[in-house]
Amino acid sequence: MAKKFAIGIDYGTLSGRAVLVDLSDGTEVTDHVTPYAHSVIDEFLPVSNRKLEHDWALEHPNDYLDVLKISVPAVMKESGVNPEDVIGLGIDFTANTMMPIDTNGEPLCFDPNYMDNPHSWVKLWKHHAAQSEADLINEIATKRDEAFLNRYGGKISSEWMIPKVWQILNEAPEIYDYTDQFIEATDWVVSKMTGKISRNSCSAGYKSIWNKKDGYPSKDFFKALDPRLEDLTDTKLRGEIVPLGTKAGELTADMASQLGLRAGIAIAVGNVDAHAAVPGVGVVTPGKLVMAMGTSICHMILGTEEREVEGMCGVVEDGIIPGYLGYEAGQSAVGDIFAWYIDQGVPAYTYKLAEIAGLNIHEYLELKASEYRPGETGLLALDWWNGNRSVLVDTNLTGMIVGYTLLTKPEEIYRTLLEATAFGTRKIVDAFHNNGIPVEELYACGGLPQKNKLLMQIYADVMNREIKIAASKQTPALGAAMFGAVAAGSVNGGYDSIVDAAEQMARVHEESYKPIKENVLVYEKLYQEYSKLHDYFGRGENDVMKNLKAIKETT
Ligand SMILES: Nc1ncnc2c1ncn2[C@@H]1O[C@H](COP(=O)(O)OP(=O)(O)O)[C@@H](O)[C@H]1O
Ligand SMILES: O=C(CO)[C@@H](O)[C@@H](O)COP(=O)(O)O
Repeated sequence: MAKKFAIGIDYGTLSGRAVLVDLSDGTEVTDHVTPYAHSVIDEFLPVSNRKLEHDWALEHPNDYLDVLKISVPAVMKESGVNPEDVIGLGIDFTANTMMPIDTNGEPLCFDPNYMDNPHSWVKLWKHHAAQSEADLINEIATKRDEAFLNRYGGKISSEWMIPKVWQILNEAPEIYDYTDQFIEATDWVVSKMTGKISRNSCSAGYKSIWNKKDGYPSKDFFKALDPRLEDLTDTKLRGEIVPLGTKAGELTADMASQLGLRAGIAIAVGNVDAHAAVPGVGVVTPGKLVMAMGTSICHMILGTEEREVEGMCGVVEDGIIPGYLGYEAGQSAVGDIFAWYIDQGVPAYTYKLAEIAGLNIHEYLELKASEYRPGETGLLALDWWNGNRSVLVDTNLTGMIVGYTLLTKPEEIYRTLLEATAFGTRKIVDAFHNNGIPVEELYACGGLPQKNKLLMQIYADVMNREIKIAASKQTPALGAAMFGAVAAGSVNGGYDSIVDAAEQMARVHEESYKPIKENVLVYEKLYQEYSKLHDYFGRGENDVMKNLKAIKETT
């Protein structure tokens, strides 16, 4: 029998990547990246140049369709694989990345009547302008002693569906009224391929407060938030919620001709990027924490019992691998902090030196920063450039570096920022490990582990644990392809479960990062200092960050 293939598409913050995967062993035959033409829309609306307010982050739905129309034909062409042998397709997406759609399933921002209103656009995961709604949700849920709060580490994040929907209702009731459904971008793109809407349990569980046993929070709760929201889950969030690996439908003839694939192939229900990476790295059992490291970091681990862990993003039954409770925590900015520094903070002379050395600026700073021993910079930072997602769950916290002198060098600052993100991850690892979710092994995937060896060594030293690195450079896309193969099923040359698919298709590198004893000792001391600063600025003893933000917003 001819080899069979599946396509996985990973929708990141700035681009979408399609990967064509050989289902016999997980070989990534070809891949192709399509950058989003409109990137992240955080200053002006593309159609009208209307200025956006602080903390907004939008995207353009057409950019997602372009990924299908450009990257899928590209991987097919480059590989020379016969479309007859591609049996399934799965996608994963940033989340909660959501949009309002009309009765035809079209985003409201495509409608000339609404496109000038920022609320008609896709709200990206890092849209943080619904913080006041999130604060109220938390206050009301706490007062009512809502059981669901425990499953979300005690707090609902402003990055999620319900605060974003409520913000739309508060600020643009006409958009809310006209919206037929609010939908995750991952489910919308799948609906464009199959012609019908399927909501996936992973996004619903982690981002829309949905639970396999209890469903959504009660109507009473929504009424207590705002009487206009009472029927939200039966109306604008309506529809069956189906588990990962389910076949959402079949590729329509129209889309098949645009994508260069066979009509009728299985399309898996949507997934979240970080969660797809877990089987992609071969993790299908508890004890192994997977870090999807890129713009942000998502930390995922499986468990057999429901535990409450401070600040976790959520625990969802079957949310990652069927049969287990999937736990998620995260840091809202990691690569984004390094990007900020090289864009805004690195002096011209350092760029010149990098050019002379024939290195890009990250490579040059990594090389120079590697010359320092842990602690030698005398600097320490709090990694809150985009707020704190775990364990404090507070987007109003901001970044900080302490210890500057007149001798501080750019590479020292770079190293300090790498270290700060490692300390942020340590907080999360400790929170799981000390609350009944043992973290025995660490696995890393995403763009960063392949890009920065110093970063990975620092993480191994700070965590005092070995870190295994995914062999795939496109782990979420590989995981998405696995789910595509599961949607197709073994009768069509795919797999009957994600565990079977992961066993055959996932790999890690033989080399790993192991902690270096003398580094571990120094980092332990630095971590104690980090923890003091973390609690002082993050737990209410000194609210200077929030006060500065409040002053800024009123001036
Ligand atoms: N050599 C490097 N060292 C550290 N960070 C890097 C390096 N090169 C790029 N980055 C950061 O990696 C991030 C992109 O990560 P990637 O995994 O490719 O994308 P995404 O998170 O969107 O899926 C950017 O924030 C960028 O600043
Ligand atoms: O929040 C989640 C997943 O729960 C991510 O989609 C979000 O952090 C964005 O991830 P990336 O850093 O773009 O890979």
